[in-house]
Amino acid sequence: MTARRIFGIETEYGITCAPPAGRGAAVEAAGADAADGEGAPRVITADDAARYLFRKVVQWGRSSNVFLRNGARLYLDVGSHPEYATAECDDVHQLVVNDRAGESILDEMTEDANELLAEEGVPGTIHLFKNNVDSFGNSFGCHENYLVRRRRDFQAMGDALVPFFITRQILTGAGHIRPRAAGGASYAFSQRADQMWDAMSSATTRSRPIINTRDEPHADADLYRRMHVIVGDSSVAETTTMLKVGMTDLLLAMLEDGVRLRDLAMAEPMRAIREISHDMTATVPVELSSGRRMSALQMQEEFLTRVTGYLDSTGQTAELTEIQRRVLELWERGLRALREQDPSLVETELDWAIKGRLLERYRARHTLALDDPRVARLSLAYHDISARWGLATTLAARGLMARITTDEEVREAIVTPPPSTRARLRGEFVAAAQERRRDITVDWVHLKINDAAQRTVVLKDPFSPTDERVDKLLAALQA
Ligand SMILES: Nc1ncnc2c1ncn2[C@@H]1O[C@H](COP(=O)(O)OP(=O)(O)OP(=O)(O)O)[C@@H](O)[C@H]1O
Ligand SMILES: [Mg+2]
Repeated sequence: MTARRIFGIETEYGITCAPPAGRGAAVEAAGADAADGEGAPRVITADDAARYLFRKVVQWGRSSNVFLRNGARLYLDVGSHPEYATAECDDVHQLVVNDRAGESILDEMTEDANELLAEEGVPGTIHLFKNNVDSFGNSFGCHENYLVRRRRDFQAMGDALVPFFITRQILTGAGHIRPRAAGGASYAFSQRADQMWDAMSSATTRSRPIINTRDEPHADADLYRRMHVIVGDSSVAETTTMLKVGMTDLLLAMLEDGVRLRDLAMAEPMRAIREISHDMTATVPVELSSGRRMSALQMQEEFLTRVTGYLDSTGQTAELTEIQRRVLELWERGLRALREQDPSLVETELDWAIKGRLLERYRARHTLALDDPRVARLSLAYHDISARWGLATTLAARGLMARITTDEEVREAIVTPPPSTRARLRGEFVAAAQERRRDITVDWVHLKINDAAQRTVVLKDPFSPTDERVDKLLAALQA
């Protein structure tokens, strides 16, 4: 096993209210082509839909920014994209389970909101999408958080990560139907690539960097930093999330050990990220700072070789966890699928391939162009989180989308925090406060009782699931 690490995933969801049945799901978000015709009933705006979605949350939490008893944060930011940030996990499998628990929570909220709409006679159905771009061209994100040990050369570590993140999309991209300027459309690896503008920056929205360098570790700042990665596509398939986080974790282990990858720096990163997304062969070379030219495929092969070489030479290979082995195996196989131009090697595991196959079959059956609105709707349905309308449940049931979690694990994670991290303390505190109807304030590091005494505990160690001070706080809450 490599050194223990804290992980968290934040997902912003797309939201829309589709007109009543018969007009196809989620037409608004599917694009102008499919938008309302004359005489169609008016549907509520995304802002209003988000308010319906959060009505119950605001009732019990008195805010649209709350922490849940499973340790996660649920909130509505500006721009009306509901966001779910998983609790701190210390294992990739656990993280995938917690990410899925977030989807289930939001799906249940959507069902409740749709009941409210029906009760109030508002026509339409709210849909939530785990994707990264809506029909108006707005982009929203899926951020990955990795705890790293603080080193003086954080910047150098970031520099080494940039070419990795720029090329990682050939494995972990969600697949994207991209309109072409000359008309028609082509299939690209990533939804997010066209929206990124900076390699590194401390602002997330204005300049949209690959890595956010704002120094906010949510932990002891003398020891740690939080690597806040903005660049990734939201993942639908559990195996894609697993690979996305797992490969990054292994590379970080190597970088934290002082290994550098200066020779792989790119001459023009922001140009490369787009070119690589648009090249489904993954073989078109991009220019490196050294003057050398390498394709995304070659670069990812190089990253994989260096990571496995590092694990071997430090004696860590034999100690890898089962999930880490799966990550390395899928990383290798994903690259082989590209090298041999044979997506069937990963067609149940990597989003771009699962979705690509789905769209191809549908187009062949109905003789449709890639830019046909019906294809856009199917593509969108891939990202619909609804167990009822979304395609993921059906695809998984038919063996067309792999899973690594069980329904039981996910159900458990809706109400229970990860047991091995700080999240456990937060979860217990929130649960106790809810049961006793006590007023508290919580964030990633603070637990506070809002009474005359204003007792507060600061949790600077995200690895620690136990704390005597919290035991006392819980006792005070229950007194
Ligand atoms: N010390 C830590 N190291 C790594 N990840 C952490 C740490 N503490 C918390 N996290 C994770 O980081 C994520 C923080 O989510 P949050 O949405 O609050 O992000 P933020 O970047 O602080 O704020 P915002 O989204 O409002 O800009 C969560 O998924 C959480 O589990
Ligand atoms: Mg966030």
